[in-house]
Amino acid sequence: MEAKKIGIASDHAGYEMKEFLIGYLESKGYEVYDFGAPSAESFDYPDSAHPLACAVEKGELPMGIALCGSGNGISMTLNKHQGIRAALCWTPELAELARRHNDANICSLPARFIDNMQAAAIVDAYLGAEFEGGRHQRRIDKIPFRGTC
Ligand SMILES: O=C(CO)[C@H](O)[C@H](O)[C@H](O)COP(=O)(O)O
Repeated sequence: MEAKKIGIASDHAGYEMKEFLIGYLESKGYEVYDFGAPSAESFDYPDSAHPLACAVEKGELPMGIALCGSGNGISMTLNKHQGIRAALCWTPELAELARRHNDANICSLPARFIDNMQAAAIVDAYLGAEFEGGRHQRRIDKIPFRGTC
């Protein structure tokens, strides 16, 4: 069976957790594409977030995991891409809802506020859930802003 693909990106604050999650995901049979950071040295989250977002937008990867200290900076960057729905998740329940209701194609984690075991549980919940469609699809279709303010 072909390996399931997933992308992962972080800044320096998320680097150690990213490395842990790469091993965790590989142990579960995922082929993991690492967009950086390359080390725990200071690294700006847009430099890994944009390449991950482009890979997901282009359909090269079905989904991704993103980490920075709070999860906010990398989420903001990812969500500048029209095809990205990045959800900041700090509990498994939020991660499950991000898939079921928001069809989130990237799960963002606040690396300085959770530990590795929590991160693994959040990722498991995210990957294990399915989008429900229906009324949620209608709302997602309205997210891109096409009007004038
Ligand atoms: O962008 C962020 C805030 O939304 C991230 O938490 C960063 O990881 C954080 O700002 C990095 O801070 P540092 O003082 O440069 O380590």
